[in-house]
Amino acid sequence: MDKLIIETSPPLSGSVTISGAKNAALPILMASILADSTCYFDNVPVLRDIRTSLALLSELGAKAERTDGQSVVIDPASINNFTASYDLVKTMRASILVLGPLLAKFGQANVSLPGGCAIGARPVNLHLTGLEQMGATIDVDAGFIRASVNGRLQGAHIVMDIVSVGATENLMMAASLAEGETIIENAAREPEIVDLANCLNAMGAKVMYAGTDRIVIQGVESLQGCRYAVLPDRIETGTFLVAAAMTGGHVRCEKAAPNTLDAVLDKLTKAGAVITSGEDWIELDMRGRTLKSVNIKTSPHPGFPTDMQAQFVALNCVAEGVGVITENIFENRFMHVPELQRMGAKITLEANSAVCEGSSKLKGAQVMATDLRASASLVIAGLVAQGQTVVDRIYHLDRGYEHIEAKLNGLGANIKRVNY
Ligand SMILES: CC(=O)N[C@H]1[C@@H](OP(=O)(O)OP(=O)(O)OC[C@H]2O[C@@H](n3ccc(=O)[nH]c3=O)[C@H](O)[C@@H]2O)O[C@H](CO)[C@@H](O)[C@@H]1O
Ligand SMILES: C=C(OP(=O)(O)O)C(=O)O
Repeated sequence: MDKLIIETSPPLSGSVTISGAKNAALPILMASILADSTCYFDNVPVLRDIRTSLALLSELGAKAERTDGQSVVIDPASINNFTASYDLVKTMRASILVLGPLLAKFGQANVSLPGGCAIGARPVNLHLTGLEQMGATIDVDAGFIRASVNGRLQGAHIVMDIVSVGATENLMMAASLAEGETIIENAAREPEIVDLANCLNAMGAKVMYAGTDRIVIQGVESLQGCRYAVLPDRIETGTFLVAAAMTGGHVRCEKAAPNTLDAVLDKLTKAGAVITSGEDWIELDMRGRTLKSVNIKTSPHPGFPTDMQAQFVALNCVAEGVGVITENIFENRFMHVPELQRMGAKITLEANSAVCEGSSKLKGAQVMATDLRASASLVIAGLVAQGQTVVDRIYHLDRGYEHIEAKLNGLGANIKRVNY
């Protein structure tokens, strides 16, 4: 198992290239199941979750491989197995995203039920009821979702109880090959939803108004392969910007998508940073400025993203003043708090809020990564802690950050990966 050894960092400085978004790439890779011919995807980050997705598509019978660097090719023509096994699903919840495409294209799908995970129970009821409304028969039996449909799925008017990114994606993909029109009300509006819709449309789908809470999809009879480049990762971008702010540095993120980060940039500005941006870059300057605590409430896009919550808890620990961060999406997403406390952070948990006293002098310690973004918060806390921080169980981090230590070291940090 790998761990990261992090020394106290000077103010981060320089530029870093942002990778493609994990959360856009995952549904886009699964969308290839819907096509009749080969799909070519670019800007696909090199991550453990992407390797898992390629393994899953291969298990289904597709030819799925990374060609070079950031590109992936998937030929779905040979898909002949409709079962996503527990072994793969248990390592990546986004495996549930094969359900809609398999059902729409082949009329059947067996997907291992993703269990809960560190951040919450994360049920998939909305995925299932939406597909049932489109005519699918679904049984959940012995840990598997067994879904089938006689003929094609039928367009439906679906009103989602809760805003769900994954359910919106699954239903959007299924509806693309359904007969007739599907309307998804109370749809998620995340940039990754828009990216998936753009990719589906490049395959020949008719998805309209993605990015609003009412998506309309006119089903088509078939979809073709396409070439599509994945959106830049807004969470990776935000994580580097927070690290720059905490170290009092000056960092430029290249190949970023500033228009996907409004809520995060707003909080960084309130924290005292100077932000400038162009079409595909963002620069943060914190030199000589005082870092101030911010209050945050997570909510679906365009609100503040839950995937940036842990990083801002770390920021508030060392900023001036008291900051309250409220998590509204997942019921157990404060696993980083006890680890940050081990580093000396003064945080109190009150219901679903983390109250950070601020101005903590963090001290390096051995800490444990518990989930993806919790891991990121520990790494950036390690940059400003006095002495050495050792972050264990970083396989969580490798699920979602491409070469994080190399990228941070390129900005002046001193992080080593060791294997033991
Ligand atoms: C691969 C991917 O894109 N992951 C992102 C996606 O996860 P994911 O798509 O799993 O998250 P959802 O948007 O579905 O979850 C939002 C909330 O809805 C609940 N829910 C969801 C589905 C359902 O059928 N029933 C139900 O109750 C969840 O438990 C959660 O409380 O969006 C989350 C919220 O922005 C992000 O944190 C994840 O990084
Ligand atoms: C929670 C996340 O991912 P996943 O939905 O894949 O667990 C994340 O990206 O922060």
